[in-house]
Amino acid sequence: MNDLAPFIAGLPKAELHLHIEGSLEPELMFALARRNRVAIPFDSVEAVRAAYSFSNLQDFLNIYYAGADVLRVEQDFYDLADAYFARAAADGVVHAEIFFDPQTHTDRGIPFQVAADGLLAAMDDAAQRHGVTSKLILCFLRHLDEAAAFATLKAAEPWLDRIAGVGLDSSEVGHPPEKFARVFAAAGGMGLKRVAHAGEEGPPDYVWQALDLLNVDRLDHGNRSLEDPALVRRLADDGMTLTVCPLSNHKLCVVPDLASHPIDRMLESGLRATINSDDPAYFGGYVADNYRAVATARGLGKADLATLARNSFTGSFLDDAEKARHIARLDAYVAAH
Ligand SMILES: Nc1ncnc2[nH]cnc12
Ligand SMILES: [Zn+2]
Repeated sequence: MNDLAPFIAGLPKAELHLHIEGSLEPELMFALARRNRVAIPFDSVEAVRAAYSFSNLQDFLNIYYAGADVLRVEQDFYDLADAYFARAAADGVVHAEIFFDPQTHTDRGIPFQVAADGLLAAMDDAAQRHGVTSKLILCFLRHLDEAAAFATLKAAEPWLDRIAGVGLDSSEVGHPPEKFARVFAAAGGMGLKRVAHAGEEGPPDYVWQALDLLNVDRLDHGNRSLEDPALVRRLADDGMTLTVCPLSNHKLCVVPDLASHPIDRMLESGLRATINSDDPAYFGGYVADNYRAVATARGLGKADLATLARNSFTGSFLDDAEKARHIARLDAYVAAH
């Protein structure tokens, strides 16, 4: 399989499921802790990495929210995103649609503007420096209430021309999509795209709710949809894109091991699956690592890998002409390799 590594690295791809706070590498965490004089409960980069062993989503989220505390000023958010784009470009990413969690910052007294302006400046520079285009998606934390989500949507108003959509993340079980139906309707009315994490740990019913009550344009994870054949048919018939995150699924025990990852079953069922890294600094790999991991574990060949990359453009929020341009480049790459 090793011989697929260069093919994967050069394969043009979009990343559609990336939490920018989840790209905070321990080295940068330490540098920002020092720069901002923030205490962190670790005494070395190695100790941070050693703590990254999770039994479920909540285990991970506790560490992820604690890590984000080192992000204090605009430059920190710039440095975070700047590092992600450099790493993504090396993995053949030509377009990224990145999530950020404003409430993780505003609840610590960091204004919305600090996070948004820092990220947007890095996104602008990434287009110049690496030729990587990007869009920003604001996620509501689902463990918080509807009023807090509405307040976040209100805070975002001055930036709406630079925000592509809204998403829903954090602790899934016990926080069904229906809790956010009204805020998603409001976001849709403002012309924003809608995505939601569903079926990562939550039941197929949460995926139905994401489709029918949130009217999502794209589904994040969606693994547990496979338990419901009618839901699989609905997702396939709708041409719904699923942003699947294999290394995340393994680290958060959504699958027991990569050898049982359902990525190829998803493709065979007619689902428009894509490969993404979710929180690469915490899960041990960026997007190309995720492609390589499933290629090895599930025996995927070049045709499957190209389908996954093609799906990433089809499922993006780029306009049709941009999608067609990327897909033509991808097809030319595949024909030449
Ligand atoms: N995998 C994930 N699921 C839910 N919320 C998240 N926030 C960051 N990563 C997440
Ligand atoms: Zn996620």
